[in-house]
Amino acid sequence: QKQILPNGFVYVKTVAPNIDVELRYYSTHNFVGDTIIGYKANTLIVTKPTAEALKKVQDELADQNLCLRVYDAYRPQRAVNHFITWAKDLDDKRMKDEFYPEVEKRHLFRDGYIASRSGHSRGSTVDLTIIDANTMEPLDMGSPFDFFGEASWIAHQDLTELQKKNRQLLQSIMQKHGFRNYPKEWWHFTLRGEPFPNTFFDFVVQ
Ligand SMILES: C[C@@H](N)C(=O)N[C@H](C)C(=O)O
Ligand SMILES: [Zn+2]
Repeated sequence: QKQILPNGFVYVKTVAPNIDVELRYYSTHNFVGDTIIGYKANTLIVTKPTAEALKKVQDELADQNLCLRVYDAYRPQRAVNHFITWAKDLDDKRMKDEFYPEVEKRHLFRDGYIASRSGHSRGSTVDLTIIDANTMEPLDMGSPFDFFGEASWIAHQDLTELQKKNRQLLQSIMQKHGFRNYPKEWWHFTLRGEPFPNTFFDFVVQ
């Protein structure tokens, strides 16, 4: 059941229907290992200018037979609260090997890999990568989405030439269309001049 969104928010499907959506926090394939509270559908919601900027990125990638895959966008505060509760249970390390093998669980917030007040809740931040439009396989970025560690830092140098080229493509096309990156996560971008810079929303994703 779709809801009426707060003013200024849109379903990305209505603006850029070809963007591939794989909301990891709606699935169990994420660093918690469970569906996250507040995600009730694989539905992408962002602010209107963010959707319009994403459409421009998508259109430019489509010309190269490439496509955006979005892993997370608007994130309700209750989902962030779920992350905070999960982080307090230091015995639950189910997903450590895949998502944070080199970082202590108790340091994930301190080290900036997860935020207790996240830009995602303001509706203009996205986690995404580029996929091949034919095979639907993600380009090799040198580390997977939500791999918390130095291999995901933008400045990380221990990468193949192809991985560097793929990261550069993602960084440059996102910057070109108005997004700024986050130095510790190659997949995380926030729209410059976002419309709700001080509001952390809490409606569910459905
Ligand atoms: C958890 C990860 N996908 C992410 O978005 N991290 C940043 C720091 C955030 O939580 O805002
Ligand atoms: Zn993010």
